[in-house]
Amino acid sequence: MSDLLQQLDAVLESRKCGEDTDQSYVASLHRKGLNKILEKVGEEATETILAAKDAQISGDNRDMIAETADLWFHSMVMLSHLGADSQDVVHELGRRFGLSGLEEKASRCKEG
Ligand SMILES: N=c1c2ncn([C@@H]3O[C@H](COP(=O)(O)OP(=O)(O)OP(=O)(O)O)[C@@H](O)[C@H]3O)c2ncn1[C@@H]1O[C@H](COP(=O)(O)O)[C@@H](O)[C@H]1O
Repeated sequence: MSDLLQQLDAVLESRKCGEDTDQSYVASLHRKGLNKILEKVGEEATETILAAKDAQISGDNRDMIAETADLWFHSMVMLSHLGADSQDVVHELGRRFGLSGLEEKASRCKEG
């Protein structure tokens, strides 16, 4: 899983320079800039929510999975555009692994 994300990170990074924007969707997003990328992230987040609500009713998860893939993909383009990548997110999830969300929230309150 992490291998696939790393391979995709490398492709997204390579699309930042020199790729033909007519041939590459990712190059066209990088070229259009952060606002366009964020617009797509927002759109895909909304579509994921709607698909999850539909899945709850129909019991069919396929659209929800496809929309979540779109959301992850566009989030990865956002990370790449700003010089981060999926491994930074995997690292952060690893740091949190095994730490209860409630414990983590409590430790934040103490720090603050
Ligand atoms: N995983 C993806 C991926 N997921 C979704 N998409 C594209 O995301 C686009 C936006 O989805 P939408 O549902 O919003 O479709 P749309 O209405 O046509 O989009 P807009 O015109 O509104 O921007 C579609 O064109 C999808 O094809 C992706 N495009 C590329 N990748 C990966 O990125 C790699 C590099 O892609 P290119 O840069 O295009 O070569 C590919 O090899 C894939 O591995």
